[in-house]
Amino acid sequence: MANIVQFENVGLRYGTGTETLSDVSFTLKSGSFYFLTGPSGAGKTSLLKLLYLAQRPSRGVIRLFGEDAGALPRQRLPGFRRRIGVVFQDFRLVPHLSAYDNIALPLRVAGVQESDIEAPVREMLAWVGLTERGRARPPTLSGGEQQRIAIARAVIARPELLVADEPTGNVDPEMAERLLYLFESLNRLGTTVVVATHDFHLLHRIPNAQMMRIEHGKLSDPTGVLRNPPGQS
Ligand SMILES: Nc1ncnc2c1ncn2[C@@H]1O[C@H](COP(=O)(O)OP(=O)(O)OP(=O)(O)O)[C@@H](O)[C@H]1O
Repeated sequence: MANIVQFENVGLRYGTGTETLSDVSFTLKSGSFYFLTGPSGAGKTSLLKLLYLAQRPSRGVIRLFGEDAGALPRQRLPGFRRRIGVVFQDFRLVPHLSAYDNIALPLRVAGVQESDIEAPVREMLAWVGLTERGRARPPTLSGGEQQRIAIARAVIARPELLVADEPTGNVDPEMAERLLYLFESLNRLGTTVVVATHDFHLLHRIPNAQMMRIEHGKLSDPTGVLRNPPGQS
């Protein structure tokens, strides 16, 4: 399997403080499923931000889709970002657009014809159990509903890499399982998935998932060797 992501001795420092991430080295294989765990404040969101190119590292090299992300010309960044689906911890839905239009956004940005948009958006609404809420605007939806719309938006364009930050934090256990199943289905179609979660229950739900654990800004295994979650062979 090809490497889709490679971190080499990556460090991240916000401002002039101490490093939030230090000496982070690992490789993610294309088509695999990864969980990122670790205590609150360990640096999970920061690591994901580096992955989806919202943040540049202070040192080290990040290779994405086989290219040095730090050497990418600015004009190639939007095209690169379109290959990555992101579920943000705070959803980041567009408040004045309906749930339907939020989900349709990545297809419209990619230039998909309007006639080819309705069916996949309806399918995604059904997947996340919100068929009846397509016309609602985000501020009128519950936190869990907004999270499900955010997930539908992140996966609708079948990204090569899906990055999700605590994607089940606001939903009940039954919906968490359903959303995880959605990620798993996408992974079976070839998308590489990285899910940051505190929910140890979820770690056992994906056969062959691998786990990265981060503590105090460093990977627990600094060699970058990733392991299956406890309980999996
Ligand atoms: N933009 C920023 N500027 C300065 N410090 C930051 C910034 N973002 C995060 N930090 C700090 O970096 C550290 C790691 O934060 P991060 O959000 O990556 O942790 P996390 O593991 O995702 O935590 P949680 O599980 O609570 O979301 C924290 O000490 C945080 O205060």
